[in-house]
Amino acid sequence: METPLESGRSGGARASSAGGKPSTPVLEVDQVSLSYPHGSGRTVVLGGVSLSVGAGEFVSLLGPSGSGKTTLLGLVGGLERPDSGRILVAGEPAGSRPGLAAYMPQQAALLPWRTVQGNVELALRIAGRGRDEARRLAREGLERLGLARHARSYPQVLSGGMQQRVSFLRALLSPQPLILLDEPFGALDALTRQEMQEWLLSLWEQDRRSVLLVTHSIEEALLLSDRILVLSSAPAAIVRELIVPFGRPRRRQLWSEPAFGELKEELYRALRREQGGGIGGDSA
Ligand SMILES: Nc1ncnc2c1ncn2[C@@H]1O[C@H](COP(=O)(O)OP(=O)(O)OP(=O)(O)O)[C@@H](O)[C@H]1O
Repeated sequence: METPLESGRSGGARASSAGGKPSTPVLEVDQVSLSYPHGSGRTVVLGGVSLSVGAGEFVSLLGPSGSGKTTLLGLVGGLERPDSGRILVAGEPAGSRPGLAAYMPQQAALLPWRTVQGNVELALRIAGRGRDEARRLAREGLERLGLARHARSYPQVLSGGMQQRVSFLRALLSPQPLILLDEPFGALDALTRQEMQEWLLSLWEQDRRSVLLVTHSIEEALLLSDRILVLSSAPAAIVRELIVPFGRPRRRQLWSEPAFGELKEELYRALRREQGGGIGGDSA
């Protein structure tokens, strides 16, 4: 237990890093609102969301289904513009130029006609690396991730977990200061999901990047994050912030500690409140 637990309503944008120390935010979301046309009117999905992610900080977003988590990630990725408010990625407005943030979706979107190595290389080439450098970085990355023997395979012959590793490697090798992960393990079976969480944890702890993770799993958020933000049901706002008090490096054994169980219960209750009592159990 290295840092104090901080919880409660948190409205304004703030910058904090692992352990709660202030740092330059890599992501600043300030009072962002978004609505969609609905019938003759509009439905407000995001109702003034403010959050920040510091340099090298791992932040998770939990929220009821349909609360706008993916929508928020899309705004940060510049896929859409908010009705009002401001989003800055490394000081630049989101969407002002392509590729400000790296994005890893729930299903690995690998090109089926390129080998694993070719998929990673292409991402590096698009990010502006030269051919030889891209080849070298892809090869080194695949080796580091234990995927070297699959370098010449095509994605469709890999398991879902392997494909997600390649997808994450692409995000990790990209030069963007911020990585957006949208339920990256949501489609995997429980065991593979646990393996992937441990794998991501050890990799991220070696190579700390700023991450904003959307997940439905309270345990996943607690295991991986420096900070957890809970979104309310629509119109979404941040209703809870939890600074995760566990030191690093972390191991899965954390799950069996009483403090882990207590925080899990606390987050579960917060989510239930937002869900109106109807949320199911945690999946992994
Ligand atoms: N293009 C769109 N047009 C209209 N409504 C949309 C559009 N995109 C999202 N929505 C609505 O916005 C709300 C938030 O959707 P979003 O997918 O962001 O939620 P979420 O929190 O990621 O959900 P889940 O946890 O189930 O993945 C939903 O009610 C959805 O129907």
